[in-house]
This record gives sequence, structure tokens and C-alpha cells, in this order.
Amino acid sequence: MTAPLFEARGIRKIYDSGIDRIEVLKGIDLSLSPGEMTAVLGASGSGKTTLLQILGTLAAPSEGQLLFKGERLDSRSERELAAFRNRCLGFIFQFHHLLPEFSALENVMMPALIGGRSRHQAIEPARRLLAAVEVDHRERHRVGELSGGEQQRTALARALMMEPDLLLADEPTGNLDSRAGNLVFDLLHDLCRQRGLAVLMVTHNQELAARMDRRLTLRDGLLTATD
Ligand SMILES: Nc1ncnc2c1ncn2[C@@H]1O[C@H](COP(=O)(O)OP(=O)(O)OP(=O)(O)O)[C@@H](O)[C@H]1O
Repeated sequence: MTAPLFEARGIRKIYDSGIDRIEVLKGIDLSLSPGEMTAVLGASGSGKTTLLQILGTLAAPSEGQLLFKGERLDSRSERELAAFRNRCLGFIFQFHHLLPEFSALENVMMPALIGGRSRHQAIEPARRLLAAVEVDHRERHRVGELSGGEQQRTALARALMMEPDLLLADEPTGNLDSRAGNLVFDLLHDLCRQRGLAVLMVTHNQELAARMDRRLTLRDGLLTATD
């Protein structure tokens, strides 16, 4: 068995607004292996986005631990975590968070520029990724000039720019027709098989979920295997 790439142990999350106190996650244990595609299913409001944000170190859990390649992440400073996210994780959010003042190509290059690579080093890999998601004909267009599906595919290309170990994706095929959805899925599937990318994908698309290695459902604050 492959050693886990990423582990979550006993993750709890309580939102306390002063008026209301909701325990959204009640003790999540999760282990992700290299090359594995995992679907996360669950009703609206069940806590899927909260879980992805915690796994991505973008939000702190109320309790619990995260381990990456066996090393705990909770002792790292915010600066170290930012470098870790840049190098090891790729994100696709429900709202893609592309930078509107930049072109599609510049958005894809951005993680590499932030990570210290030159424009010259970043441009060709960014072009290849945009071609892989079939947005290369729009590379000079600003985000607002792209369709919703093109924006989503550009966000995927950006998430893959640093060749992450783990991709955390919140409904990455939500705006896509079935052809584009399959294109995205096939690209991710190839990366998983070829270079051991691990993917954790929130989706409501049962057909895509059925093609992944594992399906987990978030219900009542707990994650259980579906099938
Ligand atoms: N910052 C916050 N403060 C208080 N409550 C929150 C906060 N963020 C989320 N919640 C609540 O936590 C619950 C889980 O929200 P979350 O966005 O994680 O669910 P989800 O499964 O991703 O939903 P959807 O499928 O609709 O996107 C919801 O009841 C939501 O109202």
C-alpha cells in the first residue's frame, strides 16, 4: 500500500456567531494517497467547502490535525503555510477567484511568478496548460471576456501550474457542458496516473463521481464511504 500523502485526523469545526453555534464537522478522518481520485458528495450546507478550506490550510479547524507526508502542518507559521500551499497544493474554488485585471495566460502564470520563477520560465508551461484545457485561443483575453466555462478551465490550469501533489477542487465541472467536463476529468485522471497527483473533488455530478477511485459522503458532520 502507498504511504498516505495527506492525512486529516479528528477534524472538528464549530462556527460560533454569538447567536448561533453550529458544529459543521464533527471528527473527520481522511487519508489521501498519491495518484488517487476521491469524490466528496453531500447535500448543500453539509460542510464540503468548509472541509476543503481546512484541508487546504486556508481556515483553521476548531480541533484536529493535518499531516502532509507524515509531517504535522499545525506547527507551521502562516508564512510557511503560504509557501507550502504554493508548492504542494492546487485549488479550484466554486467562485474561481481569477484576477480580473490580468489575461487568462497571466492568471495561469501567476503562481509561478509568486513562487519566484521568471516570466520567461513561466510562459511556456502556462501556454501548455491553457492548451490542455482548450483555452489557448483566449490566452490574451481578460477574465471578464471569458465565458464561465473558460474561466473555470483557466482556474484549473492555474491550479496545476506548480505541479501540485494534491488538488483540492470545489465543483470544478459545475459550469461545464459534458464535453468540457470530460476534458477536465480526463486531464486530471492522466495526471493522477502519470505523476501521482492526488485529487479531492467536491461534486454533485454522480457520473463523474462514479469514475473516481473513491466516493465519500459528508453527512451530519461525518465523512463516510459511499457505494
Ligand atoms: N463563516 C461562517 N460562519 C458561520 N457559519 C458558516 C460559515 N461558513 C459556513 N457556515 C455554515 O456552515 C455550514 C456548511 O457550509 P459549507 O459552505 O461548508 O457547506 P457546503 O456543503 O459547501 O454547501 P454548498 O454545497 O451549498 O456549497 C452551512 O450551514 C453554512 O451556513
